[in-house]
Amino acid sequence: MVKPIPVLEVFGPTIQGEGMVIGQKTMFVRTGGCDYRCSWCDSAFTWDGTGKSEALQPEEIINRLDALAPSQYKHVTISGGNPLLHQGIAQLIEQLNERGIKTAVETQGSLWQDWLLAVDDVTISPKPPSSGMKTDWDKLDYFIDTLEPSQLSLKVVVFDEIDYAYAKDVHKRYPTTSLYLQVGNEDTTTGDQNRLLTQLLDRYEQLINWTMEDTEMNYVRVLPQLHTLLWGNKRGV
Ligand SMILES: C[S@@+](CC[C@H](N)C(=O)[O-])C[C@H]1O[C@@H](n2cnc3c(N)ncnc32)[C@H](O)[C@@H]1O
Ligand SMILES: Nc1nc2[nH]cc(C(=O)O)c2c(=O)[nH]1
Ligand code: SF4
Ligand SMILES: [Mg+2]
Repeated sequence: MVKPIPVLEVFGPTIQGEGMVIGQKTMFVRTGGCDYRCSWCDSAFTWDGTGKSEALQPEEIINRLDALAPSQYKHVTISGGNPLLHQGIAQLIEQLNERGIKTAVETQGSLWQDWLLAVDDVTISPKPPSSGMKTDWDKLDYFIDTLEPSQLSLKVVVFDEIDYAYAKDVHKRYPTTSLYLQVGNEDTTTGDQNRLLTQLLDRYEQLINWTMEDTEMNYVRVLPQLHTLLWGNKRGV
């Protein structure tokens, strides 16, 4: 028995809607708790007390994945909250690896655990000024120095020009690490999918325009949250 992992949701199969493996067919495990409090967090239910977590062993999580998608998955994404709060994820990664299932983790790069070394796709998403959070650059340096370049990418969510300037600082500091710019979703509660879609596509075009004109951003990728374009603010997709 390992220290149980607080789990908010297990869902899929769906497509990875963001970043380095966008479009990948994957399952999601969303853990509870976060050491950050981003003003615009689209998953605040993982840390603001509105979502109830279940304390699960790695085997129980795998049983849930198998029940949801028997023989239908080869890739599992662990997100949160910040999954790096939980030591027990080491065994979950190990057991998935033993079954030949690839793994991905989404984190902000504020807390380290050695189990990250065994994860195939690590997305580190340092937080821009609009989030209200402060980046610990020394911690981030450690992530970039310790992980293999092939298993790692940076993803910066951009809401405004100040965030864009922050993304440029990130690129200057880590010029050889893959960088993804991601459109920020300003309305994480609306059910008006058409209005949200129009707003997000406008923002996407704006972010593309800023990047295309910029001589210091010549090796970056600009992406929307594909799942939000498709399904709006719906949970579990
Ligand atoms: C909910 S977070 C969980 C993982 C980890 N705590 C992190 O922030 O990287 C997953 C991803 O969603 C992004 N995200 C959260 N709220 C968002 C929003 N309103 N618009 C766009 N991306 C958002 C985060 O920046 C992160 O890249
Ligand atoms: N389809 C889909 N792709 C995602 N990529 C990152 C997500 C997350 O919330 O971490 C997410 C999510 O919740 N759904
Ligand atoms: S770090 Fe991630 S989960 Fe935590 S508050 Fe920020 S966006 Fe939400
Ligand atoms: Mg999300």
